[in-house]
Amino acid sequence: MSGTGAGDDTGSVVSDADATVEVGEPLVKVRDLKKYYEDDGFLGGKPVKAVDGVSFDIRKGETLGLVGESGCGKTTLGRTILGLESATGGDVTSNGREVASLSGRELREWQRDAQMVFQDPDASLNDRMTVGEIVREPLDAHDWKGRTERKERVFELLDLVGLNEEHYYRYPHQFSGGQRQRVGIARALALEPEFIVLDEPVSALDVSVQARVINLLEDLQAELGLTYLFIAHDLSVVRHIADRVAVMYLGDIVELGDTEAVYTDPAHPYTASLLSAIPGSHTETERRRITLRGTPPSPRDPPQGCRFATRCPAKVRPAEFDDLSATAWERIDALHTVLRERQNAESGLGEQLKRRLGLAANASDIEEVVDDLFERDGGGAGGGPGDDGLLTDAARTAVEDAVRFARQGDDAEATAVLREAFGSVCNRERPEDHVVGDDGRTSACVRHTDEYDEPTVVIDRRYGRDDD
Ligand SMILES: Nc1ncnc2c1ncn2[C@@H]1O[C@H](COP(=O)(O)OP(=O)(O)OP(=O)(O)O)[C@@H](O)[C@H]1O
Repeated sequence: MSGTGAGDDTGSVVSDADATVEVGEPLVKVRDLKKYYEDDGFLGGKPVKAVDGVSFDIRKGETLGLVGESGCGKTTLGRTILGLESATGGDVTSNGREVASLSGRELREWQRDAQMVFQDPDASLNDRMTVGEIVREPLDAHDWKGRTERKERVFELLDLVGLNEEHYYRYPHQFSGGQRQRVGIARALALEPEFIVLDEPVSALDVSVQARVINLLEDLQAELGLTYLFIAHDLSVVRHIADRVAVMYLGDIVELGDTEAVYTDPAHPYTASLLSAIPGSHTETERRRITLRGTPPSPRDPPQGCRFATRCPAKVRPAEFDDLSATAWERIDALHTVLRERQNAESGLGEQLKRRLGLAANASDIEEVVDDLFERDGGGAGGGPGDDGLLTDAARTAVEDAVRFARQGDDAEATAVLREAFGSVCNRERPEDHVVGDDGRTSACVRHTDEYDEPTVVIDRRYGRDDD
């Protein structure tokens, strides 16, 4: 989440590592956190901006859900918070400790206090070690007490997660998926952490087993006072387990608030579209399914301004095109999407290589697209896009310019022309977090300012509601 509204202070680091955080107070503070993966490949491309300036608090004792489409940066955010990835910018503090600058004893303390449970128990458990050794490993690594006490502790942990002493000498492959995940949880709990990042902890499990592991996680939280960051793409699971939910899109957190409030009345256009895809959700919000056009942009080249602007169903239109009909906007938007998708495809490795070798990029079916969108053949004289009166003169000129570049195979310039002509505040300014509702919920959309209609008003106008 960028900008304001995420918490009380911006976390100048004081040394109060021993201070006790009360339940409900921020346990982990994330401020303007960035993680870029540099491209050291031979093509020397731009870095992947996996996490690009997020700020939020994780409160002691809560489960904060983190949702968003595949590749939006959830895992990277979780790993960077734990210090498993080095941050490119910003900071993470907990109990006054700044994670990035920890070393020696403090680093070991943080690694003890903050743990991770992974999605795929098969990949995260070493099949050549017994379950006992796996669960004991963090105790060994931290030189925790003596040999006998460690074994006792492992028995205790196995019991805690619903396994038993006999399992100590077995190997992971002798267990079911759910049991293996219990082993992963026992291992994460070994050093009595207070904070755990659960990265898709149940998505590799059968549905019937998922519920049992979720119950176990909830019981452990109540018993041990744990704080969870729960990463998942399954929105129903998150609704069940999370107190608050953060919605992530292309390296940014766009909305964060109490789970029920977000699920029943999403404030951000991306949240509204994400939730509208849950089967049965429309009966609750009365909102019809919102189909987003195109695929998410590449995190190597995120859109300027609002990350979501290129797919947003509530994007602000520039005032000079107020007189364009909804149909005309839809068509221009569709053309823009087609050109962007072509451009994305061309920035793939194969196409980059082809271009470097002097081979033509794929300049395929733009004529057909223009015909379909602007009914050139069935339209007026002259055969230009929008000659049927759909577009105003200014709009038609811009579309024609873009199409000309596209014909020459220059989709980047074509999309730049459309962005220049039809772009708005959404394409220029990265939106701040706005507090929406009384529960401190934040949503990063320019439409929450007085100047514009609220996103949901625009979406309902465009898509209708079930009671319409
Ligand atoms: N080690 C890495 N090197 C380069 N790029 C990476 C690396 N790890 C992740 N990425 C890229 O960073 C972006 C975010 O990835 P991440 O795995 O954090 O997303 P995610 O939301 O957790 O996705 P999923 O739900 O599929 O696990 C993706 O574009 C991914 O390809």
